[in-house]
Amino acid sequence: MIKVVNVHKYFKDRHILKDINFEVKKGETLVIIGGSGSGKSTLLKLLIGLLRPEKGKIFIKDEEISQMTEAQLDKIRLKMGMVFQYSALFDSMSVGDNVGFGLKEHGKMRKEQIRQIVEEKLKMVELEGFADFMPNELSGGMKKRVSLARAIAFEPEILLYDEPSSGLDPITSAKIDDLIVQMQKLLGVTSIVVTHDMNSAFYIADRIAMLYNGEMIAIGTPEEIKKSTDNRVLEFINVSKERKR
Ligand SMILES: Nc1ncnc2c1ncn2[C@@H]1O[C@H](COP(=O)(O)OP(=O)(O)OP(=O)(O)O)[C@@H](O)[C@H]1O
Repeated sequence: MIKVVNVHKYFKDRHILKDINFEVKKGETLVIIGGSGSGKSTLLKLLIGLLRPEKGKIFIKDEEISQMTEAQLDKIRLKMGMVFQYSALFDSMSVGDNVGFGLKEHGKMRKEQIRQIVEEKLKMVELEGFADFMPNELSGGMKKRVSLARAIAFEPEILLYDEPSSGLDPITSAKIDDLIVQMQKLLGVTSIVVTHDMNSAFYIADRIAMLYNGEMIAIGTPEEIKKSTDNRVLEFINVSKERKR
């Protein structure tokens, strides 16, 4: 479903991503971990075509996207939903209008049809009846769920999450984790999740990949990652799990 081959990304003369290679199979959830500045968000941006690699190829459903025009990318993006780190809702629009925004922009749907889809997606994230609320009337966790409802409005085959649990308390972030797993089960989506939260990573991942200074230094199942012999991986997962003093 997603294939990244020998990808390099530079910002000016800074080499940010170095020879990245991985594949994500249909229906799989890959979690990307790594320290601040290791290149996780940059990698997500490459996958939705917001950035282009200087070298290498990125395939989304067998189509190579790194050389595509904006119009071609727009078509591919319809197959992808993105949940942004800070929810990225439009504050001046109601929850319902936020969720239905893409449908209104892209689709040739009638108002009533959009309203139905919006309600259905809000129900999936347990926010039934919240369509008329404004974003500033919601908690951080609710905003994340609205963002997820918007991301699934087009029934994408791929979902990308940028730190879905950042800024949330442990109980709310566990709820978001359950929703991520549910999306995989109910919709069969292929997901890539960037997170700092190791509890969440081990819970939702089929496989975990670790970035370190722009290199992918490990990729494997949670069990394989736990058994890694690379100190950089062990240190990261242990430090992230519990801090000792
Ligand atoms: N548009 C940009 N222009 C120049 N440098 C950038 C740009 N975006 C990111 N960088 C740099 O690329 C590196 C990787 O950034 P990125 O945001 O991908 O890291 P990250 O792993 O997502 O970090 P965090 O966990 O803190 O969000 C950083 O050194 C950052 O300063």
